[in-house]
Amino acid sequence: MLSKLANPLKILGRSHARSVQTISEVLASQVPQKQADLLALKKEHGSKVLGEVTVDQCIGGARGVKCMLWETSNLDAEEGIRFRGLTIPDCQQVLPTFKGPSGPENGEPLLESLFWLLLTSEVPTKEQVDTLTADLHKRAELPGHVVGILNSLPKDMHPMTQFTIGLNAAQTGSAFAAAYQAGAPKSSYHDYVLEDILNVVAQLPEIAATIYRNVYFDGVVEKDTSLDYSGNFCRMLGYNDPSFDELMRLYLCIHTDHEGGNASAHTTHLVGSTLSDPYLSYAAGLNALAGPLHGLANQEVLGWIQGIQKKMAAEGKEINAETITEFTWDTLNAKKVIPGYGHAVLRKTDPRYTCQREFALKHMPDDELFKIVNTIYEVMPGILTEHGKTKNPYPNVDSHSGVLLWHYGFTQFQYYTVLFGVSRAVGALSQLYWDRALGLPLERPKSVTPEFIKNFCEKQ
Ligand SMILES: CC(=O)SCCNC(=O)CCNC(=O)[C@H](O)C(C)(C)COP(=O)(O)OP(=O)(O)OC[C@H]1O[C@@H](n2cnc3c(N)ncnc32)[C@H](O)[C@@H]1OP(=O)(O)O
Ligand SMILES: O=C([O-])CC(=O)C(=O)O
Repeated sequence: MLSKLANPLKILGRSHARSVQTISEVLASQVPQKQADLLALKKEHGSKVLGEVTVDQCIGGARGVKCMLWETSNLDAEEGIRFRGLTIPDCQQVLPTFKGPSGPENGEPLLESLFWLLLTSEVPTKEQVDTLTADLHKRAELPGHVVGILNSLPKDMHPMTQFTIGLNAAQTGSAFAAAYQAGAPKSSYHDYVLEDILNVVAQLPEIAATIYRNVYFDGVVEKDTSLDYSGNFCRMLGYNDPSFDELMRLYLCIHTDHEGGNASAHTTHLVGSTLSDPYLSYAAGLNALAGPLHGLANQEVLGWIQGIQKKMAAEGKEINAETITEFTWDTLNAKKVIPGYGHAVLRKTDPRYTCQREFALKHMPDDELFKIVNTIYEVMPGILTEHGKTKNPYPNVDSHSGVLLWHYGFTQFQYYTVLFGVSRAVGALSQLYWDRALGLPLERPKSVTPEFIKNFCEKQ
């Protein structure tokens, strides 16, 4: 079914003279039913209670408080993430993979196939994924002023700061912001938002690659649009190795979404609820991702491992279980966190850690840094348990990602969170589409003062 637009303000979508349905067409056909389903859910269960909020939860960062609708993924404390009901191994089994001459037999899923799944809740065919790849390539061109701004930034500005500046600058192209100003009705918002979401996802690799090439190399970004999104991104970064392309496919897929409560997704959702457009909403999400307790932890992990290497080299010691234990206690006694360990929800090893470990076992079993990461994994849960503070002594995604990149010569670890940011757009913005399609309101929870809590509790 073709997208029926209530509003002639702008031409949306692209016309396709072929039988394969595009993502815009699939979504347009899903919206009426989903709107009806949500209305029915509210009508039938709107006044039921989902849980209570304790004072500890109110003061303690709202852990476990169920107060946000998020449909693209769900996180179980023991099992980890499911994308539209599919675990990471499920996705590796059913989602289309790269099929070019350099593609391996059992490759990693294409980022575009996960994007399709997250947006539509359907497993796409390879033909459908190909339409999305081609569409994203067509939308990827950056406005000239964005490149100019990126080129003018100081090389020592953190890559994440440059990334949010680049995305904010690209906001001049927002179809939603323009349509809103021109008086578009609420019933059409999601059509413009989808246009922006596809453009943002398409443009992020070029913003990211321009930063990488500017800061560490010659500023030249070369493309290969005969490849998929991830493969082309690798070429833009300056890497030309089919094995690295596979890593990037895996990396970009597993970092996309982690239900709604994580800081980057939640921020995108919150800012989007004010009807800020997808560029501004996701730029805000990127600022949240740039924090060391969230996405920046992958940079911190590499820094921490280098700290071990430096110390042991200076003391003439080997890096082994004993010296890692010693270094860990030094960190903990200095009242610092061990980056890459612990989680606000997970209580087991993150399956995103596990699949990266499997990738390493397959592609780089003898890598020195991988061996160190493995030894850390052997000793850390015991140490953190003995330390007695963290509720989850196991590794999260950030504990492993940098080591894989390093193996391929991608050693500029201050940049790693930018890669995470390219990926997280796909999850956070897929949900943003449904936020607007379902007409979700401004998010505005109630805050309370300490006096209120005291008086309220004393009266109980
Ligand atoms: C993509 C991602 O965002 S994944 C997470 C990436 N972040 C990191 O890896 C940073 C290290 N980890 C942490 O700081 C935490 O585990 C977080 C931020 C991820 C989760 O925080 P919380 O939900 O508050 O964890 P938790 O309830 O277990 O914290 C209890 C205590 O243990 C401490 N703790 C938690 N994890 C660790 C850790 N890795 N090392 C040392 N102490 C820790 C907390 O700082 C807290 O101490 P406090 O009582 O003095 O404030
Ligand atoms: O879920 C969280 O709070 C943090 C996380 O792992 C992510 O956002 O990927």
